[in-house]
Amino acid sequence: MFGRPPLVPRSGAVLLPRWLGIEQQRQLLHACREWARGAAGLHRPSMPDGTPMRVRSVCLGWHYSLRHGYTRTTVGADGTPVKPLPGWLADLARRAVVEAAELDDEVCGRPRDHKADAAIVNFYDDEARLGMHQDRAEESGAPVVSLSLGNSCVFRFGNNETRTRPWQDLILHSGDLFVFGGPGRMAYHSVVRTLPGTAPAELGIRGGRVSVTVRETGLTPNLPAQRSR
Ligand SMILES: O=C(O)CCC(=O)C(=O)O
Ligand SMILES: [Fe+2]
Repeated sequence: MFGRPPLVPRSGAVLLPRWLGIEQQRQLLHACREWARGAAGLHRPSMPDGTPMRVRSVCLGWHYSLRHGYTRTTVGADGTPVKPLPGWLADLARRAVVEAAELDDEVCGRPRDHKADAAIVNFYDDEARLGMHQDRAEESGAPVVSLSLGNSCVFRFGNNETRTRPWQDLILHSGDLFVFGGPGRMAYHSVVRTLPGTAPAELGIRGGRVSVTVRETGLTPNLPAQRSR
C-alpha cells in the first residue's frame, strides 16, 4: 500500500503522515501513560467559567490552564509542581520542526533553534472534542508540534482571524506529525471528533486518542506566567 504523502494545508503548516513508526508510537504512548500517573498526573482541565472539559490532560514543563495561563504548579488540578519536560521530547520536537521546515520553509526561520519547554498530553475518549481556539499563551512565536496516537481524529485547521470558515478538515492518524508555525502559527484549530476503532492494532491501545503537543513558550523559567489564551 502506498503511504499518504506529506501535506501543506496552508503556508506554515505541515502534516507528515506516520512520522512515528509503530515502535516509536508504542514508546511515546508508554511515556504518556507514565506521565498520567500520580501527582501532577492526569486531570480534567476547565473552561474559563469553571466547566470541566471532557478531554483529560497532563502537562510537562509548564502547566497550562485557560484561567491562569502557564504556571509551574498544577493550578486547578492537585496543585503540585508540574512534571519536567524530558530532553528527548524537546529533541524530538526540534527534529519535527527541522523536517517540517524542509517541506515548507515558512514553518520556521531557524528550525534548529527550536527549544521546547512545555508539552500537553491530551487523552480523548470517543466523546471528547476540543473547540476552535488559537494557541496564544506563548511569548515565543516558535512552531507548535503535534503528535497523534491511537484513534484518528478530524482536526480542523482554520484561519488566523475567526473561528469560522475558511478551514480545512484534516484527518490525523496515529503516528502523524502536524507542525504549524510562521504564517500558520496563529490559526484557529479544533478537534472536531475522534474516529472510534481506527487505532492500529499493534499499538496496544484499547480505545481513544492521545495527542502530544510540544511548544516553546519563551517564558522565563523562574517567573510565574500571567498570560492565558
Ligand atoms: O489534541 C490535539 O490534537 C490538539 C491540542 C491543542 O490544540 C492544544 O492543546 O492546544
Ligand atoms: Fe491548540
